[in-house]
Amino acid sequence: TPARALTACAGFLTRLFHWRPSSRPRLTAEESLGYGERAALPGTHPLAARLFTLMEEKTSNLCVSADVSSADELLKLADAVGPLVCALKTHVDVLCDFSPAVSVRLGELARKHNFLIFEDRKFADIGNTVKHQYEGGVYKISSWAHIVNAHALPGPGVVEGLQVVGKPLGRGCLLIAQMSSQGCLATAEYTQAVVKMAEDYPDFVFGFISTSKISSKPEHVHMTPGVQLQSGGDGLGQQYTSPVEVICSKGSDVIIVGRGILASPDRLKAAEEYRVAGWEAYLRRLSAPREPLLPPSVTLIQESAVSYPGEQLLCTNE
Ligand SMILES: O=C(O)c1cc(=O)[nH]c(=O)n1[C@@H]1O[C@H](COP(=O)(O)O)[C@@H](O)[C@H]1O
Repeated sequence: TPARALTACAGFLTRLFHWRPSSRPRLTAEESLGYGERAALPGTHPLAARLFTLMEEKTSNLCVSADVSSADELLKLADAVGPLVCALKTHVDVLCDFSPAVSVRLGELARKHNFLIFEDRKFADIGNTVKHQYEGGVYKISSWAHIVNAHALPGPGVVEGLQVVGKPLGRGCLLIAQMSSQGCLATAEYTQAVVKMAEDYPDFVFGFISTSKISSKPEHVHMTPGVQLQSGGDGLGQQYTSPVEVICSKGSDVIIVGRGILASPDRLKAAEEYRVAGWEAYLRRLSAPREPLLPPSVTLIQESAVSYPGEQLLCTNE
């Protein structure tokens, strides 16, 4: 009746008048998906699906950055922190005694403890050169590293060169879209161009190295370095952010922690602290309220098939 319509209208106007944006961050439908749900999306790269799945199984979004200089130390660290991490990141060219046996043993430990190996090679050359750097040389990175990263600066050729080698092996690549270091030259425009490049190569690029969530696709993995429980830096440009900030506020998926763990007198205890901090931050993010962020909106619904003109009711979504 006109009276009911008027009442509904008045109620709507009152709610609209009192509506204020919530101070709590709200999640979009995509953002409220858990790692396990994102693993199951049809567009998720198989390696990203494997990563999301093992993160859920191990309740860990921690990647330890194993920046050590001897093979023995690397392997001992991998065996110790392996059960706590979703990925172990290496800088293989920092090892003073690399041999092919080291990569074989690292692969065994990755299978034993169910983590992925991420070689932080930061490829940044023309396609033909990165192809050889990835497959050949002393390190033969493509034979043992599940994940590598690359700068997008050279243009799509860098991905195409790496993809020739990595795709048939089921490997995946993260594009470096933002860096944690002070004065990083990546502008917002550059970062968006990197996201576009990732979208153009979904069979090989499955995510980003970034300081925040930059892609709206839940299929993409965001991994963030420069993480410590204490804020600050290292005097050489590194800038640290806390796990809560990275996972909750910035919306990233994986925390990459090096010296926060390596410099601790008890590395295992420190790794467990970071695993718990990262996972609790993730659970906290998931418990954030969902959209709508918009003020109460008006939808017209027909109450009955045969209606009085003007009997459509005003409904609100809050
Ligand atoms: O690609 C990376 O992993 C990376 C990108 C970046 O922007 N900043 C950054 O620190 N890293 C790497 O992440 C690790 C950080 O180490 P800590 O500063 O000791 O935690 C190092 O291995 C860096 O090479």
